[in-house]
Amino acid sequence: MKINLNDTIVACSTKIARQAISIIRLSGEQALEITNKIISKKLENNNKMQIRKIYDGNDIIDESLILTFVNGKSFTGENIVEIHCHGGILLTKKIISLLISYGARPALPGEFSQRAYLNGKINLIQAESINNLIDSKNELALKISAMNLEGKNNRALQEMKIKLIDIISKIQTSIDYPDYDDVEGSSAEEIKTDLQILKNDTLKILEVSKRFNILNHGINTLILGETNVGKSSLLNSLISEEKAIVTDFEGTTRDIVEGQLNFDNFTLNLIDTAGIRNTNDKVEQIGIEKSISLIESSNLILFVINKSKINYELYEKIKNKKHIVVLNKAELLNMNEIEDIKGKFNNIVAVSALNSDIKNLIQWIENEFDNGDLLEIEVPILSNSFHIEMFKNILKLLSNSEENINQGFTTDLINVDLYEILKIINNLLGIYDADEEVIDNIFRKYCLGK
Ligand SMILES: Nc1nc2c(c(=O)[nH]1)N(C=O)[C@@H](CNc1ccc(C(=O)N[C@@H](CCC(=O)O)C(=O)O)cc1)CN2
Ligand SMILES: Nc1nc2c(ncn2[C@@H]2O[C@H](COP(=O)(O)OP(=O)(O)OP(=O)(O)O)[C@@H](O)[C@H]2O)c(=O)[nH]1
Ligand SMILES: [Mg+2]
Repeated sequence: MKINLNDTIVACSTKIARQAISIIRLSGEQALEITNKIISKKLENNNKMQIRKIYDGNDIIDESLILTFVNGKSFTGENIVEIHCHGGILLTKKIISLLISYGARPALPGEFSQRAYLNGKINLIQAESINNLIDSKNELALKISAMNLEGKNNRALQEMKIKLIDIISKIQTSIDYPDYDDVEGSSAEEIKTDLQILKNDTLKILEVSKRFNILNHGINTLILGETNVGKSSLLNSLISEEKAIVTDFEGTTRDIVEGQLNFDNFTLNLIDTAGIRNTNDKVEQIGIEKSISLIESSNLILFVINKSKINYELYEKIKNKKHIVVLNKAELLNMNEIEDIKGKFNNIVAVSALNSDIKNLIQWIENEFDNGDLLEIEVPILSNSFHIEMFKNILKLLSNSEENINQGFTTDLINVDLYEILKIINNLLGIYDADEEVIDNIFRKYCLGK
């Protein structure tokens, strides 16, 4: 659907709920004029907070603080009016309806951010980091999103762009002045070296972005093992909550049970599953198949065993995925027994879910997913799958250029690909208009009022 960006839009930026204050936000040319219809004393044309009574016809319905942003000095770059009214479902809805009746249009989700992007106030990566800031589940995701919002990625992208333009212009000069055959750095070998640097940057961007996205969305952690080894007890112990049913019957858990555990630098999305055994129970069998099918999509597997329950056949299915073997019920074993079992696996910790003695496991997980280095990394970290696709495309174009040089093609052909890369980077920086429909899709998944 084509949206009209000349409309003045309105939405509630806070929840519409019983609460102390609601913030209703208008953005667009007519923001002040429309608001003036529901107050008696006109708003002054400045960037200050003003107090006004709100009217529905002749009836006063509230006294609100109204914040105005004029002359393009606002989040969206348009006139913005924020009405900070008393919270309350009916009152908030009533004020919004009045504003709509005077010509405002209900905003689409993310439309405020979309306008900020289209008016050059933020780039696509910053827009995305606003969304991430709101969705952050752990401290590290919050910090990285804030860094991106502040423009760290912008600088890194600008640097990449400078490197790229440098190569393009060297090639261009050697094309424009063919007799001048020693334009510095324009030999095929030198161009290849320069492209290699860009390729390494791109590979690094894709690698750290993948890591960031896992920590941002949560590490899908499958708790897998035979029946009765204590998988559900382990889930409960990890999330400090009696979420999954625990009994001493084999086959207690049938469907999956999920829990979430936030560390400072990452989040675990824990999935407790049906224990693996041969069974004639139809429901349990479906649960077991589900457990097995989840192996593929998990980022980490906690493979739970007991002294008498070590399923090597099942271990074969997971040993090439990131995993840790968790020897549970360790409080029942002596040192020698524990060491004996530990000798059978590379990655193994001994715990007692029953006694909530799981510190070995927690420590292993913390070491494995530290991620703190992401804060120091200089390259952009991308969180949007569309942006990641754009960079995969850059990688393809770079490899293509490299291949063309190897094949001995002339450098003007290579410049075609390099211009394509420049276009992609400019798009991310918000310099060229990206495809409108794509932009619409990006912003529609934001919160309403954002
Ligand atoms: N009440 C309220 N709180 C909010 C927002 C908002 O819109 N309203 N924000 C929004 O989501 C965030 C703050 N972001 C903002 C970004 C830029 C401008 C702004 O007015 N920029 C102008 C002036 C800059 C200046 O004077 O330094 C500009 O860029 O021209 C305002 C808010 C978070 N908190
Ligand atoms: N001694 C001891 N018993 C434990 C420990 N962890 C769990 N148990 C007991 O083992 C039994 C099975 O625990 P669950 O957590 O239900 O095991 P499960 O692997 O989820 O079993 P299924 O859902 O049937 O596959 C229960 O009686 C638990 O109290 C432990 O660390 N030590
Ligand atoms: Mg269970």
